[in-house]
Amino acid sequence: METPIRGFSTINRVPLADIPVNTPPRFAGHTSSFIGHEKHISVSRSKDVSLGNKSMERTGSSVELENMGIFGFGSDGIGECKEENGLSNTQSIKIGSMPSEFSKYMLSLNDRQREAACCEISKPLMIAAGPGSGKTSTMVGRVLMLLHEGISPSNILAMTFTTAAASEMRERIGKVAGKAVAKELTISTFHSFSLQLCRSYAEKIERTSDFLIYGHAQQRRAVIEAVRIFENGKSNKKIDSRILGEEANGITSPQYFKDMSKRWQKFVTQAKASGKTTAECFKMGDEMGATILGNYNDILKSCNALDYHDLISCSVKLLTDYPEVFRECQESWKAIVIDEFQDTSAMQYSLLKMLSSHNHITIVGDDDQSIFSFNGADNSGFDSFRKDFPNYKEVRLNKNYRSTRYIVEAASSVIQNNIKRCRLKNVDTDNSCGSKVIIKECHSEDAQCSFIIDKIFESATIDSTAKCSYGNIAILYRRQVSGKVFQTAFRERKIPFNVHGVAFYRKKVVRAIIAMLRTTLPGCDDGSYRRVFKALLPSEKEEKKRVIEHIDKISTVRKCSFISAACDIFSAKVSGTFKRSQLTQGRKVLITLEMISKLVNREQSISAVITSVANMVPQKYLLEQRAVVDVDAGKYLNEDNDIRSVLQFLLDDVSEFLSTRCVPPEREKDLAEEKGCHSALKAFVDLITERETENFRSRREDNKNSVTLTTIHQVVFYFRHCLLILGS
Ligand SMILES: Nc1ncnc2c1ncn2[C@@H]1O[C@H](COP(=O)(O)OP(=O)(O)OP(=O)(O)O)[C@@H](O)[C@H]1O
Repeated sequence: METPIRGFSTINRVPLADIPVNTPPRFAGHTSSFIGHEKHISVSRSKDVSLGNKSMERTGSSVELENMGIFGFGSDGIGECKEENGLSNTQSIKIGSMPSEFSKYMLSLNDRQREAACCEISKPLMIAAGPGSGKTSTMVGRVLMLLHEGISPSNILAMTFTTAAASEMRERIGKVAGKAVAKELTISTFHSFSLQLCRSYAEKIERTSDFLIYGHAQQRRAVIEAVRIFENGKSNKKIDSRILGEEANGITSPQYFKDMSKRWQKFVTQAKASGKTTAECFKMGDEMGATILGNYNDILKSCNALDYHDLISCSVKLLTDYPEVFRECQESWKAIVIDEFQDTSAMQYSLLKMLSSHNHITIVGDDDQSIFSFNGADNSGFDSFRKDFPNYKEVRLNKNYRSTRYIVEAASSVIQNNIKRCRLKNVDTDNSCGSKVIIKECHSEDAQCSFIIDKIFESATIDSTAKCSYGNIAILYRRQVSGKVFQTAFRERKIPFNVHGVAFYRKKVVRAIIAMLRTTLPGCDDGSYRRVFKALLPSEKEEKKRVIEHIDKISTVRKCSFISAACDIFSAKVSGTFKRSQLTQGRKVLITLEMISKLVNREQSISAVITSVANMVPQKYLLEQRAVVDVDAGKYLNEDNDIRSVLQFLLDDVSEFLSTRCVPPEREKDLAEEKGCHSALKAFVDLITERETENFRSRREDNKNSVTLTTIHQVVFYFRHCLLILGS
């Protein structure tokens, strides 16, 4: 007889052993007004998860967890006398001497949170905590304590993993300490901190300060090239069939290099994340690995580029090899607070260790929440911290304020199976039970989509009595691109939805392509031309801005459109401020626009037009996209910044558009005779514009009754009654 796990209402059960240990339990979202409202979570997985009943052997009730006796006192946290109000004597004195806003904040924390926040600032502090247990709240308290102890806000460095987390922290600190103080703090992601350091000392790492950052696609190309150089070098010698095996036959085919590059990209990523050098690879007898890694590094150097791992490793190098850089950092950052410590890679940890040699370090993390394990992160970071900062204090936060009891218990049951856990944690909550969690295995994307749509209709019906609506449902997926399937299905089933985050049609690249297409249509607005110039001018951002501002100025003075002002300026009809090179660049943009217009006049297929236009977007503009560091199993979460994926999605839209397009009978003859694809293109651009508006309408109050589609990584600020989480 099967015994269900508490908190799970199982439709098709997934063996717990089959759930990856790092399955993220980070379904979050928080404002205090929402505490405890979470009702229902479904986790849907694709077919690679097999069925079974092994999961039923385990139970994870809170009573059992409590009996495990894990309590959150640090190495020196036990034994201090508590007063009636829960404060220790030292805490009372410290809090009593704080400004009233600070002390009010400290008193709003629970005992453990306050114990952590108020701990001696000279002590390295480890705050181990689960989701929704108030980590951010505690970290805010810790920063207040640092400020109170006299550390200037400009000398405090807080590291977070996402820019969203950085702004949330700044905002929360600002509410207590004031906006001006919060503004002075450096709250940064690891990568933007390292980027700044590397740019400041670029010559020391053999780059110029305007070096490029290679994302996934560029990295892949560099790896292909590194493999090709390796093979070329070898082709002069005898081919080593032991290494190449049967691949030796098709050695020159592009497919061969593509396949090889996938494998080697993983190798290069892992080697870089762990700080492995070519010399170390050689030493371990991996000659091929060493050569490819060496080739890859040389390619990046010759292209004046760094990848995301380089940013961290070069920062470590700067601090290690250049005492003046180290000194400057020590003077600048007198206290360091690190959020999501569980996600730090070995390299990032080395960086932290160097930055924190003054011991003023606070790490906050959850060993059960490692969602960046691919990034070289592992739990040993906590152990390394204990070893490297021996007089550390550890505080464990174990009360979940956010989720219902069923969710807390279900999550704990799953997490218990994580053999890599540092220490067992006894998570508890005072919140109500809520609804049970459902796990459903789906065998295809379509089945997954249908299941979710049924669930949405079901919960919207059930909950309508409880005044619940589409607005309380969120669908989370790993990669933005997965959201498109739902957008199509929801549109068909008339389910209102909104896309949270940088939605596809709002991507800079997509907007640039659409703007380029729009310039061929009558009545194109100045905004589209402005966007086209931004995308096509090859100069640096600041210079582009100046050029565009100048065109705007001329267009205002002459009371003409942006494009006519641009034509006059670049054909030198307006005497002007531009250098010859700028005039040439501007003329090139105008020539490109003319080419696009000719293409639309002669080409009948809008797919062909879009493909050509997408390929006109300069590589440099694509690289200008915001840095993305979230990689998952070797894939970048927003890899659709890669022009090929963007193009693929637009072409899918074209197919869908053509298959559903209705042409009034009276227009059919005209369209058949039309040269080029003006009409179809116009209808397509209108459709895309409408979709973009539709996706973002939830930002307006009157449209909050719609299902939210978003990635797991963007969900932090969101909270819904019903979460449907896709495993695939
Ligand atoms: N001591 C407390 N008393 C009441 N509510 C609290 C307390 N601490 C935190 N909360 C509430 O719990 C929720 C989660 O807090 P917070 O965002 O600080 O947690 P977190 O651990 O950082 O979350 P995450 O899992 O996203 O990392 C917030 O709504 C917060 O107001």
